[in-house]
Amino acid sequence: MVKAVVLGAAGGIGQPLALLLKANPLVTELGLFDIVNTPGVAADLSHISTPAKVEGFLPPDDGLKKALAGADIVVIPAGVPRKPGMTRDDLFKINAGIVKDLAAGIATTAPKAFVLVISNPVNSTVPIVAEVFKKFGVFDPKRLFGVTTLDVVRASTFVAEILGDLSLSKDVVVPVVGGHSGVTIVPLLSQSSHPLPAGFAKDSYDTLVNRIQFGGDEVVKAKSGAGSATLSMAYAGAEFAAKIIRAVKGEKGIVAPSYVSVEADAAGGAALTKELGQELAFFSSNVELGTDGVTKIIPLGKITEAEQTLITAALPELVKNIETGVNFIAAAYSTEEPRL
Ligand SMILES: NC(=O)c1ccc[n+]([C@@H]2O[C@H](COP(=O)([O-])OP(=O)(O)OC[C@H]3O[C@@H](n4cnc5c(N)ncnc54)[C@H](O)[C@@H]3O)[C@@H](O)[C@H]2O)c1
Ligand SMILES: O=C(O)C[C@H](O)C(=O)O
Repeated sequence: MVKAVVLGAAGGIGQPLALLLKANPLVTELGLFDIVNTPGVAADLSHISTPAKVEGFLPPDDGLKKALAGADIVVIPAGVPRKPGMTRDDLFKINAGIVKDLAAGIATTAPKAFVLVISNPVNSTVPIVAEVFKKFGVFDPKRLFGVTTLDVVRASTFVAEILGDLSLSKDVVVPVVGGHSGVTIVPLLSQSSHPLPAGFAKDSYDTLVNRIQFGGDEVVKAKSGAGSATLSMAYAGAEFAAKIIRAVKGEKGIVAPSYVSVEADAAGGAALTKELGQELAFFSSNVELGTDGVTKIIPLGKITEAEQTLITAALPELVKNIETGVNFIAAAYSTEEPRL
């Protein structure tokens, strides 16, 4: 039995993500929470002939608690998306508070659930969830994940395009490490399962890296004010959630990049810190998944000089983003008691 819950389930990501989770035969219960429209979304999905029992909840009458009761996996795409000209950090003002309150709900109702954070800026919202969980005394670093899968999905697609065969994209695996915004997104193309063509020019490499780092902007621009990536994100979120569920069910050897606490695996985290040459509380790296969440943080391994340059550029930005999230919770709880 697996209960999955989507917080922000009526949104641009939430609805297709809920659809894909409903289509996953391993999900037996699906809880949908949003501040609007979840009864309709739930009624609609509930007619689909797959095992999951679907229920929609709104804030009145303890809706958040009811949605979260018994949750095994909670995915959070709640919050505002970008408009052209905005950075992900511009979303912090609104989304930090939303994520803080939802995290308090999870901490008090489903503290053992695996939590997958999609709401931007991920580099800061994941530390927010961690800090809230610490305040409630329930933080388990093995169970908290920033979803960076869309960067991995994009890298696979763009490399397959360059190789001239999109049918390869489902097999192309490119580790994307660091974080989830601009320069903090670092594709390790030298470790791609499908190498770039021999003699791939330096300027073409730079263009590819830039497209992976700023793929989100491409969609924001094309949607011209109507939001950011939703369908590709729902696909990526469902893929990552499916990996967690398979690992929880006992499948061995599942590896995926995710933005996790370096405390999730002391030895792997220490090895990663040594490679980075700097202490960072969170970093996206390949992680191995097991029944209790992260079993191993897999260090970067051999990278090229160009990739090292990208990592060096990412670090100061990551430090700042993590601090922003941590400081937000310290300030919030200096004037209020942690409570749901
Ligand atoms: N991690 C990633 O790779 C990635 C990719 C795409 C988008 N995002 C982020 O995901 C978030 C959602 O994007 P979207 O396009 O779905 O936005 P959206 O506006 O379409 O949907 C957001 C939903 O959240 C709901 N919501 C707002 N406050 C809430 C609360 N307190 N509790 C529950 N639900 C609440 C809204 O009612 C809405 O239905 C944005 O922050 C966006 O930047 C992340
Ligand atoms: O770009 C955005 O704001 C949304 C998301 O983070 C993305 O990468 O598409």
